[in-house]
Amino acid sequence: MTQLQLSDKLGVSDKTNSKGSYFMSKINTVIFDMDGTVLNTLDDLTMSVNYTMEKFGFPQRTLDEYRQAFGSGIRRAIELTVPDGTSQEVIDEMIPVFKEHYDVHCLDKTGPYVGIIELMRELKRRGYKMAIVSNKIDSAVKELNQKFFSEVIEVAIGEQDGIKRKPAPDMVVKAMDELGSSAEEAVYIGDSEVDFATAKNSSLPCISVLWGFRDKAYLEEIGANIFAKEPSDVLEILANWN
Ligand SMILES: O=C(O)COP(=O)(O)O
Repeated sequence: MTQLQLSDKLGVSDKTNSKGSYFMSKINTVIFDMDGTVLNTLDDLTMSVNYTMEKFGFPQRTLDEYRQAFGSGIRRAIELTVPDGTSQEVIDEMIPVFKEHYDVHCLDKTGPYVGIIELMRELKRRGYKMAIVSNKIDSAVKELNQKFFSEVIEVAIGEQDGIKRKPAPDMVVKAMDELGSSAEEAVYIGDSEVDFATAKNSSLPCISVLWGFRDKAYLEEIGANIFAKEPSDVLEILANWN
């Protein structure tokens, strides 16, 4: 779909409805989560964790089981996946095995969700600054950003030593610093409870997407209340606020 068709479909060009009282100033910055929000990474993650499980003699899991396990980074996903009683030492050994496999295979089946690139291009055209903040390994985040979003995303930050991962606000704060934005000007977009908590901890409103790794009933249970059913809904939500 072209940018023009996208704008037409949404009828967004002249939307100037007032935003809710929560928002004190114009939103000009969008911080995206990566897995389950801009990229469907589930097949490649499943393959690499299953490879690691097999190497350590543990049972493999299904894609749906991994869907629930991801959100807090690879260590947590492995902790949730290994048999009860597996020691932290064994998990320490599993992480580099996963990383080595995932580094080679993170692009096998991974790609942007339908409509994401169009959304980002339209946001850029409208002057929004954008970043990706993810709990996945920083090297993979940078590689995937470079591959899919380099024309539109200025800042991409993943899990790395010396900075607390989500739901701590630290990576979001770092991204906003790099973009030159303040919390009052930014919105966070993610698919999980970790993202919702991250937005809250960073004092940002959260748009929860419904195409990712969690379902709506669950997101409602944890308190999410602004939903995008498809990427183009984000434009409509932002237009209403601004
Ligand atoms: O790797 C994970 O567990 C989650 O990554 P995300 O923060 O991009 O959703």
